[in-house]
Amino acid sequence: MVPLLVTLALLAAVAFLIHKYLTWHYDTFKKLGIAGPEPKIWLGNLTGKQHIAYDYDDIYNKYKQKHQIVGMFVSRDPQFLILDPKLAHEVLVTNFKSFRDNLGSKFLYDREEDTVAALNPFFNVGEEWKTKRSDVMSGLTQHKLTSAYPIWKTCTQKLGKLLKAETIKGSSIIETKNLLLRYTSNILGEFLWGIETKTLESLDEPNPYLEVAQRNMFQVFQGFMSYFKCIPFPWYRRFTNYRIFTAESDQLFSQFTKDAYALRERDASKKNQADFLNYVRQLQEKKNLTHNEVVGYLATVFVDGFDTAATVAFHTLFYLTHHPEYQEKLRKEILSNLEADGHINYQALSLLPYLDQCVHETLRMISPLTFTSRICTEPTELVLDDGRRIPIEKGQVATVPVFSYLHDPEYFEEPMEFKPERFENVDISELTKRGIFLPFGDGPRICLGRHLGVLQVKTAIVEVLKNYRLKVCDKTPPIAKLESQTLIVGVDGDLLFEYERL
Ligand code: HEM
Repeated sequence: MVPLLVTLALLAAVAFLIHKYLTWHYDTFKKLGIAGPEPKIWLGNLTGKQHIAYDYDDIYNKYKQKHQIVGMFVSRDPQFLILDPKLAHEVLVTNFKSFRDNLGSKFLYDREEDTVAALNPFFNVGEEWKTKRSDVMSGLTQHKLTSAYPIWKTCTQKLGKLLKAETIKGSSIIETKNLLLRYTSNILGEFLWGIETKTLESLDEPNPYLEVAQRNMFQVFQGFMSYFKCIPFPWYRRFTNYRIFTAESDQLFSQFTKDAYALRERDASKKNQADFLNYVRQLQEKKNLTHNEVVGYLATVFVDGFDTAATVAFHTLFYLTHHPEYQEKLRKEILSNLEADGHINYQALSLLPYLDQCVHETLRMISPLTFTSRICTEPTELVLDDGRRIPIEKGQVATVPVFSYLHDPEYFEEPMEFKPERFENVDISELTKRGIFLPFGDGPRICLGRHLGVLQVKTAIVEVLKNYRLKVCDKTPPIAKLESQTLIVGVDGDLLFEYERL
């Protein structure tokens, strides 16, 4: 009897300690007098049943009328959820010095092991972040992209040729996610490693380069999920699929880079080519970078620019397929700006107003990064409209629910409707300053690859629409609530449209 009682007492003590540990922070916001939903043990305020963007959105919609900020829990970790975009602007921009670090830096579990991912600015903090960001960003300025534009022209020609072959009978049903992922990986192969990836030679042939890229994206998602799943016991990550890049990807990126360097050495005609490869070669000389650093910078642009840009491009085409009137209007704009060589030059492309509106509207609809979280790096306060001062301590996290602002009818009328016209004559930088339009983030940590991303998106749309009318077919998914089992909320499954040659 006695041993049984001792065992039961021990079990009760362990259960009590675990409960105490899991709920340790649960009074954080009560002490501050900040409202927020009751957390559940283990999950906190996430449900685990829907995309995290919708979990944030449910809290946002429940509290935003009466509160500018609420307290919530991601598992046992407290977060300030910023409901007022004005305060979001403060966190991301005006008070950046107090919120310099990105929660994303914690998604990387082992820097010593995940050495290539560790060079991506997204996973870095402090001075390391500053240096890496500046190193990568300087190779992606609009000036640099203008010089590298011939690469885009060549790749869009290949895209055009592939579409022509696919629509030999005048029209064809094409899975557009596959098409666009092939396009962005083709450009990046050329721009980063000077290689012809052959991803645009066929739509059906398995392509080893594309497979590496897709496996890699899957792994990045696994690495991120491992962070969220193991918040209660971070040491447990070691037993999960925690890496951001696999060892195999690291090795492949390294090999691509070695091969690219060797090729550049041999090919005198490309020594001065305007591309990212020559940019990092020069940077390496100037700053004495290691081989791994060069690989890390190239992989940063590849991994961050492959899926994001393709996703925005195929969703834009998806919405335009469902809205033939907008599609016709955009085609008219495109056709009237084509030059003699069948392309639109870089400057003109950046300025096409309706194309801009369509891309902005897609960014609003799907918002590839649905939220952004900052770690407080020096104690500060957020001052509310009623004069209350909310103290934020070093290490605490503030989350900006980007997706919720973009779908709030108070800021964007009929938010579930795709309406490019809503951006007509609208100053985007003004919306960003108000904190309501943040598809690329804002402030010193704003997406450093946005010019490259937008260029990929726009060139793809122009190449498709100048020669093809996209039509809904019986396999085209309807416009419905966006759900997807990845980081990005979007349309799940295949995107099949009919491409009718003009
Ligand atoms: C249309 C495509 C893209 C979208 C919608 C997008 C969106 C974003 C967003 C929302 C952020 C987070 C900002 C924050 O933390 O608040 C971000 C960061 C970042 N993006 Fe992009 N991105 C795109 C394309 C690219 C491309 C092509 C690159 C290639 C280099 C890139 C590289 C990065 C990097 C390195 C960061 C981290 C910046 C830092 O923490 O300093 N992105 N992006």
